[in-house]
Amino acid sequence: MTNKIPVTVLSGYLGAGKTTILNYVLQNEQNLRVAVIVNDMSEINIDASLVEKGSGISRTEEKFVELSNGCICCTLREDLLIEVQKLAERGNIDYIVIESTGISEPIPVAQTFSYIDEELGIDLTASCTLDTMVTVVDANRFWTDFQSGESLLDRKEAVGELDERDVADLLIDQIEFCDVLILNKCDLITEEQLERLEKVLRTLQPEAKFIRTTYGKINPQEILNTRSFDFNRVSQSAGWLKELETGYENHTPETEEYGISSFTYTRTIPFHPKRFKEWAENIPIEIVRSKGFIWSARHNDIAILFSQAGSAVNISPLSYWVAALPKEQQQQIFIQYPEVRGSWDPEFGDRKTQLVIIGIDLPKDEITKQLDACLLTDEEFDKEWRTFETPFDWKLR
Ligand SMILES: Nc1nc2c(ncn2[C@@H]2O[C@H](COP(=O)(O)OP(=O)(O)OP(=O)(O)O)[C@@H](O)[C@H]2O)c(=O)[nH]1
Repeated sequence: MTNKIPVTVLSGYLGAGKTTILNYVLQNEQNLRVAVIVNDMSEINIDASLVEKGSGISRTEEKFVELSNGCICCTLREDLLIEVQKLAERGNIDYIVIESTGISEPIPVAQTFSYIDEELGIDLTASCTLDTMVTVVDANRFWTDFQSGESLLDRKEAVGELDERDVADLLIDQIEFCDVLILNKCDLITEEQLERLEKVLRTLQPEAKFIRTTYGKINPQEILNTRSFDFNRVSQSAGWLKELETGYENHTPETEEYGISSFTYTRTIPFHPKRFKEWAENIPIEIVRSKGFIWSARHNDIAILFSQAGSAVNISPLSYWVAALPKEQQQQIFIQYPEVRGSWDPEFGDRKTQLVIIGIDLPKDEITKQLDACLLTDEEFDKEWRTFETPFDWKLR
């Protein structure tokens, strides 16, 4: 069996310190021949002399594709595939490091290494293995960026007019999908601020290894050849998902001294969509992150995904409730996922709201009361739900 080339991907918002870290790693890694791919729209500022002889720097252009469901997904798939393939064929390298642009989401990059691309006929899984997904967080700017309420377009950092992503969403995507999280620029905040930030990030990302750095000074072994990446595990590593799966007993008590906490709001009565949307538009400031599935009376067949990071809120249809599917399909799902049957309601099946709420000094009772006020009243419950006004502009087929 040929040895596969391990690949490290560096993600992190613009200016977080990715290039600084990369330069430091290249300077201090004596024994590996490292090739670097810079997926950057700005000028290369990697010190080329640091890249080992016999390897090199490749450069890819950011690509955006509009997916058929209308959402925009940042992908560098094609260019990246070709560049990595070229490096792999050339041989003579021990390691590949990819520096993503500050506005790219890590999942499409990781997927590049997990699938065979039929169209281009490239199979990176044969020559490379994704070794470590690193996310770099700017310890000094995190709260400013996260709470800015700005989109990439507002900051003129978007790839095009159709790129509607919020800065907070991007930060949360990067934090929730990594196996090493580097908190850089630790020199710019106090130890107490740092500890508090670390605890919040730990709640958002309970599994990754956390490393503090100043000017990217890191032991290269922490991010090269760690063999830590596993697509399924990292996809499941987000704090909200852990909370949803394992509930309250999973909580780390040490976070409570900083007032950081989380809880799951579960109800088997649907929301009135208009009242829920109003709540979402005025989300309590103590909530840092919330995500989960919503049951809306007006959209009774569809599980709705709710995802909030800072002031960025996204509410979108996800899939049919199992209860809305034909009986035959339901039976197949019960066989494949017996747990679905476990919490099956005789009348409403799997329909329910499950929302994980993570925050600082959360007024849990007050938030619960506010959400309960969005549920259908007894009188509304007896009405025709389809006649309720919908506040959402997405179209359902
Ligand atoms: N004070 C301080 N400044 C830092 C630190 N690390 C990096 N910087 C500075 O922060 C700025 C941005 O660093 P880069 O390494 O270019 O950040 P980047 O993530 O590669 O940026 P993009 O390529 O734009 O996404 C530079 O001026 C660095 O010198 C740090 O730990 N402390």
